[in-house]
Amino acid sequence: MSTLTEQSQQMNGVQNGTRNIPSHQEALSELKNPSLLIHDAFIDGQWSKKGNTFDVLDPSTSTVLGKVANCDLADFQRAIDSAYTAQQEYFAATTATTRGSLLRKWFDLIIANTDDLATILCLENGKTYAEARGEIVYAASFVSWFAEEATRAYGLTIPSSIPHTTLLTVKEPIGVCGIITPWNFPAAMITRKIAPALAAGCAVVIKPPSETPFTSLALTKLAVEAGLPPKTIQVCPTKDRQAATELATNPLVRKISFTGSTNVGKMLAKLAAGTLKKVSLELGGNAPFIVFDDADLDLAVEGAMFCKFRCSGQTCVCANRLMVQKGVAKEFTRKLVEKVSQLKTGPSLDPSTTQGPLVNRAGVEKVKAHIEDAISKGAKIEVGGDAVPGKGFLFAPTVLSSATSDMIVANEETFGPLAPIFEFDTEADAVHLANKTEFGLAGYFFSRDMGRCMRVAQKLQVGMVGVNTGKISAAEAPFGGVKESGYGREGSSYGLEEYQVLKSVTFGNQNK
Ligand SMILES: NC(=O)c1ccc[n+]([C@@H]2O[C@H](COP(=O)([O-])OP(=O)(O)OC[C@H]3O[C@@H](n4cnc5c(N)ncnc54)[C@H](O)[C@@H]3O)[C@@H](O)[C@H]2O)c1
Ligand SMILES: O=CCCC(=O)O
Repeated sequence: MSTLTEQSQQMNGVQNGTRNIPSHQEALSELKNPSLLIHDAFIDGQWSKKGNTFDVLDPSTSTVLGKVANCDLADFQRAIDSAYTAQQEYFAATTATTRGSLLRKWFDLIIANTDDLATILCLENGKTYAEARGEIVYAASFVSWFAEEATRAYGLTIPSSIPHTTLLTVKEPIGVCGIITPWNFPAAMITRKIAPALAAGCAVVIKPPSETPFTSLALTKLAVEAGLPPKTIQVCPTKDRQAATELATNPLVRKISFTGSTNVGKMLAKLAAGTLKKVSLELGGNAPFIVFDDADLDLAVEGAMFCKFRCSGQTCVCANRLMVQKGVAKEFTRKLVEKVSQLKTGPSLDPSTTQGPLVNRAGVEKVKAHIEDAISKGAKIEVGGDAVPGKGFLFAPTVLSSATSDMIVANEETFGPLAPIFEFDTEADAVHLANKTEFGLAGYFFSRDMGRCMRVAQKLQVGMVGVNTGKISAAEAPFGGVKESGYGREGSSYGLEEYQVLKSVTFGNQNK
């Protein structure tokens, strides 16, 4: 596996320092398909300008990247009403095969526009251009996956106990789906939700993250170009969170799919309970990353580098607590520090950057607060430790040793480039510590002992486990958590069911 630095350089096709870094204005003026940069909402099949707009920042410079429509309650209501009618027409007019082939065309357009989509994504999110390209391909993989799954929504025939009847089941679209997504994966979190929804025959109303609305608008334009009925995808960017909660309360919306913080997820679930909507929640994590003394330490370091520092540490499956068995703690720390020292923070468009900025000032302040708290309780900075001076929201990749369970880093997800190392004695201690959190999204561990691998994989209270790998995300892998990390599964063969209802049909036998 190549390092983050190598990946960044390979994807950009340049070496450190041999290319001028374009400003965001220059990068946007060089889009091959400038029509992908859209500032309007998409409601009732029309691009809708709004007098009221809000600013989207470029996190590399903290300057305004562009303005986007700021939708209000009436916009959400109009979008939901329009989607309600469109969904019924869409499902009536299409077979699963047709929906699959529309999604396949959308996939082709996303891939054909990878460069432009990656530019827009990296400018609004701050991840490097190489990572942004990787995300576009990852996002597209959900579209091709669900293009296939559309045709596999099998029902059952069930031997009926009622004389002279035949019983069968069919899977039907649930209806209008409210989609609320976060800024850390501006493309993949949209496609992981709306590709299965559209495959099932649903219509969607999307509230994209206010930090990164442009990628979702560009993806929507391509979906419509692919032939998906325009009114089945409505996009309402907004800063007005109250207006967005309409998605959780309006009776015409039958499903809410949310990815983001646990507090907002809980609030939306409570609101959705008012009309008993089906809900999927993919919430915060506090992932343990355990290195046992029999682990391949180089492999463990490689895994930690990927799963801690991807998107500058802003992923929900990010290793939050690096737990290392005492006998190998020094060696693991040394090897990790060596790799982390090679990372380079900088603007997202600089080809030599491996760590782009955090999404906003609040993200920087959160990492700072976690470090200050840890230091005050006895942790030691091995590398990094502070924000990088300048206008962008940059933070130096940081490793802390001597972390303990009374520190904030043990209990809250940092969502930034901070790797705190906790030491433990025994396997039982590691499992106990790993599970000592209300969260349960992902967990990772490294060991060469097969028996231990089976035991620990079973004992970790999480929805997803990486054994001797830091890479667990793929379209075919069920994605989701347990405990307060939420419920529901995205991607995989289970992801489609989240957008379907099972109907049973009992036929009386007329020849009796
Ligand atoms: N699970 C994840 O992938 C994920 C993603 C982003 C953030 N987070 C966690 O959440 C923390 C805060 O980040 P954040 O503020 O962007 O997350 P958030 O939960 O506030 O935002 C996620 C999405 O929900 C929307 N939202 C927020 N309040 C809403 C409301 N009342 N009604 C309707 N929509 C609403 C946001 O605009 C965004 O689109 C992060 O530090 C991180 O710990 C997790
Ligand atoms: O951060 C949330 C999603 C991350 C992923 O899909 O790997």
